[in-house]
Amino acid sequence: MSGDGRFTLEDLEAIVARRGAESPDVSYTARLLAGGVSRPAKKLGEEAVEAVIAAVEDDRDALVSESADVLYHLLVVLRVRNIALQDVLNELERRTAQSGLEEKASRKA
Ligand SMILES: N=c1c2ncn([C@@H]3O[C@H](COP(=O)(O)OP(=O)(O)OP(=O)(O)O)[C@@H](O)[C@H]3O)c2ncn1[C@@H]1O[C@H](COP(=O)(O)O)[C@@H](O)[C@H]1O
Repeated sequence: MSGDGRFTLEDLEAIVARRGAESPDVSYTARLLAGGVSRPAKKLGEEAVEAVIAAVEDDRDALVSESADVLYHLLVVLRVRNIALQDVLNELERRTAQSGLEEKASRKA
């Protein structure tokens, strides 16, 4: 938990690491991690599509639920590829130095 008691993505990252070390018989996370990147990556794609559909259909409950699925499966994929959530946050922080439109323009140059 964060200092103010709220559940964070860092908490979920720690759960994924902990449960991933369990037997695939008792943990969905361990089952996902056991087979390499293909299965969790496929699930991530499926959940992302379901989130997109929920957004387009303006289904709030579904969008909250599918977003949770996306974030969980993304953390599993990052775990398989040995990438810490902090690495992603560092990249997001680096991007705060310029606007998205500026970055887009710099890529075209
Ligand atoms: N946040 C999640 C989480 N979100 C989604 N899921 C699972 O992701 C799957 C979503 O896939 P679908 O909706 O397509 O359901 P499905 O058809 O059963 O999935 P598949 O059989 O195709 O994989 C479901 O089985 C969900 O239970 C999650 N499984 C685990 N967690 C977290 O991980 C913790 C540890 O879980 P275990 O590893 O199972 O102990 C849990 O306490 C949670 O905190």
